[in-house]
Amino acid sequence: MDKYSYEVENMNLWYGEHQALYEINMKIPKNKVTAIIGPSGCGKSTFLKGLNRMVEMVPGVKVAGKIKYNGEDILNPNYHPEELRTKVGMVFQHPNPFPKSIYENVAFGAKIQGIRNKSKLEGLVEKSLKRAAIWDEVKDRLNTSATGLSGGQQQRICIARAIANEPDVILMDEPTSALDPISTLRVEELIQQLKEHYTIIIVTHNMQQASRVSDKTAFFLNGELVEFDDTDRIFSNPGDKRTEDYISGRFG
Ligand SMILES: Nc1ncnc2c1ncn2[C@@H]1O[C@H](COP(=O)(O)OP(=O)(O)OP(=O)(O)O)[C@@H](O)[C@H]1O
Repeated sequence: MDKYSYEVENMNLWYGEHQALYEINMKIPKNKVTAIIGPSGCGKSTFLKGLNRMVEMVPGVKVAGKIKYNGEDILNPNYHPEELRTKVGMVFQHPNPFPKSIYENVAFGAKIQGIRNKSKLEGLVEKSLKRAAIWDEVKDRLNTSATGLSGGQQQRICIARAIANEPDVILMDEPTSALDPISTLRVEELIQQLKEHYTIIIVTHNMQQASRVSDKTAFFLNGELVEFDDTDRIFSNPGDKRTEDYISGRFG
């Protein structure tokens, strides 16, 4: 089995004329949490959305280099991106459950794939909600609307919805920035548990969060990957002066 979920080689990305990423090289290990940090506008979200090719929804985007996902270059014209839709899940900054019941939210992907067997769907919903650490809170109200839950609960429903597709990678774009401190803590604890089953890549503005939840940290600045190393090292003894300045709050 490959050691890495992603091996990114010489990735460059342009929005029209504007280059947003420069020569990114990064190997993202399996079953670990990798945090992407850096000041606003440095390219964190762009990089993340490159990993599932979502960035290509923006008109005029050009991506060059290689992005190997489980050893296969997803930028190769012969690659079928359908695999990415199920195998690489994504959780966004603002919880975005569908205006449907909790059950329907989590069963959604499986139903689209044609699974109709009731006990199979129920099993999947229960397993996904348990893994997302929200089963106990919602098990008696699965048929009520997901939009009636608190923001933190909604975000865990969105994580359960991603899990139900049986991904191997979960991308998270500032998943706690809209949550209160207690909900944030719960999601952080959850992230730590999830890496047993999934590779997690999380963009965060919050350096404490990166140091609490991640094994590896990548520091981006002006579209470049300045440093990528073990989180402990990045926060205790970074190799680059710019990383040190950023983590000590001298800019950004
Ligand atoms: N859809 C877009 N069209 C054109 N330029 C874009 C688009 N999205 C981002 N950019 C530009 O690409 C650069 C990187 O943006 P990106 O959103 O990836 O940064 P970020 O580090 O995630 O920022 P933030 O922390 O503020 O979310 C910025 O210069 C931004 O203006």
